[in-house]
Amino acid sequence: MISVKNLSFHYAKKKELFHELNLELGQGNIVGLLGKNGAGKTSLIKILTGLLYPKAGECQMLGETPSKRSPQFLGNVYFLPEEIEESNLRMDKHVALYAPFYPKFDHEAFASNMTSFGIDPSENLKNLSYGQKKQFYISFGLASGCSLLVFDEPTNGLDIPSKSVFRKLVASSMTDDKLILISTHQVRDLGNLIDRVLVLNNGAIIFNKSTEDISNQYDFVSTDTVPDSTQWLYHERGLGNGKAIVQSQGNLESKIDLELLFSGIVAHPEKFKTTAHE
Ligand SMILES: Nc1ncnc2c1ncn2[C@@H]1O[C@H](COP(=O)(O)OP(=O)(O)OP(=O)(O)O)[C@@H](O)[C@H]1O
Repeated sequence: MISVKNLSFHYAKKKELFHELNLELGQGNIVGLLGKNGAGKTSLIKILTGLLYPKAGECQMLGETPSKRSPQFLGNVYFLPEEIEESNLRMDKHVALYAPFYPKFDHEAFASNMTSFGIDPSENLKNLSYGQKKQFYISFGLASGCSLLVFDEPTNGLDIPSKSVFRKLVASSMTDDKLILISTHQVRDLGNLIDRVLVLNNGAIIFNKSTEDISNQYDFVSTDTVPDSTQWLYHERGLGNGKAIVQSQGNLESKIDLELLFSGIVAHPEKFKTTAHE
């Protein structure tokens, strides 16, 4: 579904942001894209959705070149940016105007998503809070029927119950022919939702693993459970016991701690290297 080969990119008069970046992602996945501030997550998303052009390399999405922005490609890709444009339309009018660009738009799903968030489509977008606007655009995107959904920091501005609604709606709208890519710093909001973790760092994808492989390969433990520090791939001190990531021996059941994993990968990329077959 996404195939990026040797992608290089820089903004005008700026140093290179991506250098020969490679990325392959298949359909049927909900992927978390993680990276430090300024790592280039938004820029990468914009390249994938055809809003920025690569300087070198190849980028194919859904078998098309995003930068050509063909109507077929645009009707099959939904991008929710972190910063939402101002609009002076009622939400139902917005849907009447923009849904026709998405041939597989599902009006029933849209109405149901809006009900789940508890927002009334007859309201004008300009009268909504930032979080409510997000709820509307998430409802729209999940109903768009697009094969590729890209959400940049979707849970920013959502309250705690709405984050839970977001997770439920994403999980229930997922089908085998879709790819949902979520870029975020709010890794706790992704708990149990994503099935693949990508980490972008220093111009490259340094980690690309399914959550199944992560669970099989690593255990997330309290440092008193595994006190031998030579076994720790990464650890953080806490108020009481610290937390550590260790190579899985297959005898512990542990829940993935995404925050700890991300910190470990960025601190010691060599210890968490993704092998070619993953
Ligand atoms: N329009 C632009 N012109 C020039 N430089 C830009 C532009 N947009 C982003 N950059 C630079 O590119 C780099 C990557 O920015 P980007 O927004 O893609 O990162 P990010 O990972 O999404 O960051 P954050 O997590 O803070 O949102 C930053 O150094 C930023 O200053």
